[in-house]
Amino acid sequence: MNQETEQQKEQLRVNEVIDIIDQKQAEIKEKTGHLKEGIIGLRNNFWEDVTVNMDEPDDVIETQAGIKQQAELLQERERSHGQLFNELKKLDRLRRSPYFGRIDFQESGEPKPEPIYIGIASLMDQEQENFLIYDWRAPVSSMYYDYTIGPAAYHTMEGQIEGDISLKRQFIIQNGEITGQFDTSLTIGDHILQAVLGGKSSAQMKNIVATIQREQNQIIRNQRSQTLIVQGAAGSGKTSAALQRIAFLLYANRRTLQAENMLLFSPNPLFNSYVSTVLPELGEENILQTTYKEYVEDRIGDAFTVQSPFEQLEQFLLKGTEPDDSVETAAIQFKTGLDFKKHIDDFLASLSQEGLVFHDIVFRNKILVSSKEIGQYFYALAPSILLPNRLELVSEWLLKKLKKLERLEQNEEWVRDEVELLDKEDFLNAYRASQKKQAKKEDTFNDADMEWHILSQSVVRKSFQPLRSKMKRLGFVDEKANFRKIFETRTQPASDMWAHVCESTLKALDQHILCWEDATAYLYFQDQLKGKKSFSRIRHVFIDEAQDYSLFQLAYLKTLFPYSKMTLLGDVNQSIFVQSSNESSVLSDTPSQKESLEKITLTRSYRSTRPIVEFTRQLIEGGSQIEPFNREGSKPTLTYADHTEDLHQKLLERIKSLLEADGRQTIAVICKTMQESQNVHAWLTPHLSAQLLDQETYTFEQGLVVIPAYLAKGIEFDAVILFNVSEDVYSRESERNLFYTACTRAMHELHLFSLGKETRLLQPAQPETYTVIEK
Ligand SMILES: Nc1ncnc2c1ncn2[C@@H]1O[C@H](COP(=O)(O)OP(=O)(O)OP(=O)(O)O)[C@@H](O)[C@H]1O
Repeated sequence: MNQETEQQKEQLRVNEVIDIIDQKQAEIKEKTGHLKEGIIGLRNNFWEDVTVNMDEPDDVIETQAGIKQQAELLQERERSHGQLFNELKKLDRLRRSPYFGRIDFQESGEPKPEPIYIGIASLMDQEQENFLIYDWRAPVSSMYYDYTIGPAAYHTMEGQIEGDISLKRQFIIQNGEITGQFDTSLTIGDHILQAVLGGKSSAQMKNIVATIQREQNQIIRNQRSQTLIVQGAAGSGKTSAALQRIAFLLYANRRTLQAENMLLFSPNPLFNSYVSTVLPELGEENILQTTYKEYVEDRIGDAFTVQSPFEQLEQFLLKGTEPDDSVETAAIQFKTGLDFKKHIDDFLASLSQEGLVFHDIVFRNKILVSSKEIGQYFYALAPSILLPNRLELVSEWLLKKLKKLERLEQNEEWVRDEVELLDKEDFLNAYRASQKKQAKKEDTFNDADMEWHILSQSVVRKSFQPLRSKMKRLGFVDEKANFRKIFETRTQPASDMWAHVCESTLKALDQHILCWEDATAYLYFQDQLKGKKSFSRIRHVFIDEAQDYSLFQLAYLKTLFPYSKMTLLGDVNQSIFVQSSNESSVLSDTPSQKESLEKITLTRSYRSTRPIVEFTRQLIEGGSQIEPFNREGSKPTLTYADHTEDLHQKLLERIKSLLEADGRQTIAVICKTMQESQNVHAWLTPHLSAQLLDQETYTFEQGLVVIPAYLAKGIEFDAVILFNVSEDVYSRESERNLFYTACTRAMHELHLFSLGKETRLLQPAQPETYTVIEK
């Protein structure tokens, strides 16, 4: 049969499926209409349908039961309405594009092949007997991504099913019309992927459900590993695979796993909004998202001013010296490594014996319980009891003590004064309470004494309240002083670097500043000391840009999510923070056999055109392993400028021509630092409208943006311009990853500008891989 008639046949099937979708939608609309009326009726008549009688205790119980029953009925209807509403939305999505793939699979032992159509959700026929569309996450659909024509297999709960694929077809269906249809012998043919990757970018990430590649499918469907580590080249689809994986896990474990049980750590708030439309497009709710910085700031509250990681990086980038050599860098690397964690563990162990610092418990300038007394009580407890448990016992002891002290306090002068200042209503309440007590013969005071007693008791109680809650929060432990002590013991480990660590950390702490590299140590220390509830509801944690987390941070996150599986995605070549420049990373380590840990490496890059990947991969060690996807485009350019005015002029010309060129929807001028970005933005503004993106930016629009390289992580643009890649700006080897990260943000075009001689980081690039634009 020729291609045309085959497509007509497929179009007929699409039409039939759409008819069924229409029927299903009509039925649901009718049902939701009735349900809605029912819900409105139930809400309006809620109180009429319940008999309210509060006369006798039995009546109260009956009334409560009636209200509960009515509320449950309403809730049940509302839930059903919500489900039907979601079903309608799903059908809407399917109606536009019912499916994107088909395989004809003949199971071993079956007489003939069966066509399996794959889309973003399942659809049954009217009799609810046969699948018209299989959800892309269904076990059978995995073959679409994993196999070409020939023998194939998939896993089910009952075991492996084997057979043969005789046809593999891809569709592009828009508004119910097949606009493209390709039979393919490749895993997922290049046609559609070419079309998708050649498209324009937007300020939101797209889902890749129709073109998931085999190696990405392994990440998406992995259910065995406790920890899954993905090391992938820039643009290899790590983030895309992570989001598809979330959708997959929600589907495969729909009875036990909800969106609220999953948490994504992303690099910055901008990234959060960039990926926020992918899951809803796939019919799933967004999972919880945060950044590590946000978590740290939330926890530290106003105890300290926490330096942000971006500020730390900015300061380093603005410095002229090579940070790798400095004591300061060595100190940061030490503090973010596992040796420092061990140092803290040892210190905690010593605190179990002696040295823990407590606050005095002070009330109205009077020491109620001295820190010394607390220390004596604490160290009299059995050392075998864990520190947090011992502190809980101290808290109980202190609360009891406070209770006694509260009673004594009632006779103080200040209480008498305060009672006199109370208003009428307080007296009335106290009188009523005293009557009740008298009635129950709880006390033998006369009315007036009783009233006075009740009032002074309540005044003291209220004044003691903050103390009581402080005791419950273990606020009698002097958190800061204890943390400070780590840096007061200068002998261990003995080195210049450690002396520097002690001096600089104590200086910052005294100014109530917590440097970024100290923040994790501080939280870890407090959690180990005082005990911290872990996030037991979270079952799966995703960490994107994992190369930017220190080993200490990752170890700390493990303690926070002990019941979670973890997926870490990153690229060692894009690690940009000082802490990670010298350290071995989880991404580069070989997994140990002990843990249920698996590592997947992605080397194919999809974001950029072939010429851009061929250029950028030379910039990093081991880059030759990165395979470009076969998509043509123009070579990157390097334009020289003689002086600032010349640079501005040439840049402006380039931006204008990009803006005029058809289809370039997002253009980024990437600078090295925030300071440079601000300058460029200020200079550009009179000429063109551009958005300056900083660490607080939550969204960006299509058009022209100016952004420092470290905030462009994870994001991509149609065209990227590197403002000034001169030797003066990128002069250090340690900036290679940052430079590489900036260049790899480009999808279709990459333009570098250099004021004078270009950076040494460009030396490995072969001249034929880019076009030089002189003068
Ligand atoms: N299988 C695929 N089908 C279609 N597009 C894909 C596929 N895989 C990746 N892409 C596209 O490639 C681009 C890069 O993907 P993504 O951002 O997920 O990569 P990444 O590995 O996280 O990159 P980086 O580390 O540089 O941030 C995106 O535009 C994404 O849509």
